[in-house]
Amino acid sequence: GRFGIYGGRFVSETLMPLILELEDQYERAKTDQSFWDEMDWLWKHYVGRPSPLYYAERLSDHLGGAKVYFKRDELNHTGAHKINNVLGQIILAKRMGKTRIIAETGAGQHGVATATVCAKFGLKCVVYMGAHDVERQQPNVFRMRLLGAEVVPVTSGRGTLKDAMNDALRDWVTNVRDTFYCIGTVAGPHPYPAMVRDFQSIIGKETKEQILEQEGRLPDTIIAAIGGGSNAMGLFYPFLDDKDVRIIGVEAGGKGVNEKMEHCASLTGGRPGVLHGNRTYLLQDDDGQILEGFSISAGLDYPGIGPEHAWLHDTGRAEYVAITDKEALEAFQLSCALEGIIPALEPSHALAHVMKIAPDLPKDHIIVMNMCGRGDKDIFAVAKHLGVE
Ligand SMILES: Cc1ncc(COP(=O)(O)O)c(/C=N/[C@H](C(=O)O)[C@@H](O)C(C)C)c1O
Repeated sequence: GRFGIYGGRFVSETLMPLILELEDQYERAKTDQSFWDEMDWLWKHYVGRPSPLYYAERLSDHLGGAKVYFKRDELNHTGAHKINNVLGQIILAKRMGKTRIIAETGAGQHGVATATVCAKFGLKCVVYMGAHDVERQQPNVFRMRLLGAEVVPVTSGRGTLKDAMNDALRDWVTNVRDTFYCIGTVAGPHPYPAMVRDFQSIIGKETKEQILEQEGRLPDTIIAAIGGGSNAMGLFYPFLDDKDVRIIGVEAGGKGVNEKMEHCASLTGGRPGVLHGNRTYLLQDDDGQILEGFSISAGLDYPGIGPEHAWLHDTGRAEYVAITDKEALEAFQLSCALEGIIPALEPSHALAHVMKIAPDLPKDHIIVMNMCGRGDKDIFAVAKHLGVE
C-alpha cells in the first residue's frame, strides 16, 4: 500500500479489522469476473459509459495550436466522474454485508453519487459535509436529500472538507459493525488510494481505445484537475507506462500560491505529512497543523493530495501546476462560449492550463483533458463572482 514513502495505513486500532476485511474483499474482487461483469453492466446501463471523447474543434481553432479533446465524464449519471468509484465501493460493501454507507463530500458530487447508488441498492446513506460547503453547493445538498440521504453539516474545525472527513472517520469507528465508509477520492488508508484509482481507471482505459480509434495514435499530453486526485489518477494510470505521453496535474492555485497559503496546491505549496490515514503532501504550517486551503471550487478545496500523485511528482513521471481562481473563471466562460459546454469549476482549472499551453504547440499535437464534471452546481456561485445575477 505504498507509493515510495507515500501512502500506508495510519488508522486507529479499532478500524484495522474493517480495513483488513476491505483489503481482502478488494483483492478477491480484483480477480473475480462476476464483480467486473456487474461493474461493466452498471457503468453501461446506469452511468451511461463509455463517455464520449470529444474533439473540441472551435476551442482548438480559437487557441490556434494543439488539437484539444475533452473526455466527457460530465455526461455520466449525476454529472461527474465520482459515480465510477462509488459503484465499485458499494458493490464491495454489499459483499461485506454492510447496510449503512457513510461518505464525506465537499463539492457534493461525491455525496450525490453515493446517495444515488444507495437509493439504487436500498442502503441507508449518511453524508458529512462542511457547513461552508453546504452553503456554496446548495443544489447538490437538495439533490442528496431528494435521493433519501441524510446530509450532516459539519461545523467542527472550520467546517470544511477536512473536518467532514474527520467526522466521517469518527462515525465509522463508532459503527464498524454495519457501516462502510465510501471515500470519494484517492486518499485514505491503504487500500483506498489504489482501489479508488482502479475504479476511476475506466476513464483512462476508454480514452486510450477512443483516441487510437479517432487519431490512430496515443495523445501527446493528458491533463486533469486535482482535488484529492481521483479523476486525474483514473485518466493517467493506463498511460503511466506510455513514456511519450506527457502527464500534467492541475492543482487549485486559489488567490495565488504564496506564503498566505490562500490556495490548495498541496504539491506546489505543501510538504509531506500524514492526514486521513495516509502519508502525502499536505498544506501545513510550521508546526504541522493542517491548513484550510482556499479555492473558488469546492471540489479542489482539499489540503492534501492522493499519495500516488506525490510519488508521480517526486519521480518526475507527471508534472503538477497551479491555476488561480481567476484563470479558472476565464476558462469556465470560454468553454461555454466556444463549445456550449458549461464545465464544473474543477475541470475549468485543467482547461485554463490547456489555454496556456495549446497555442504554442504544433497543430498535430494532441491534448486530452478530463472534463470530469458539469457546471450546473456552480452557476450561481459563478454568477456572483462575475457580478451578474
Ligand atoms: C466535479 C468534480 N471534479 C473534480 C473533483 C476533484 O476530485 P478528484 O477528482 O478526486 O481530484 C471533484 C471533487 N469533488 C469531491 C466531492 O464532490 O465531494 C470533493 O469535494 C472532495 C472529495 C474533495 C468534483 O466534484
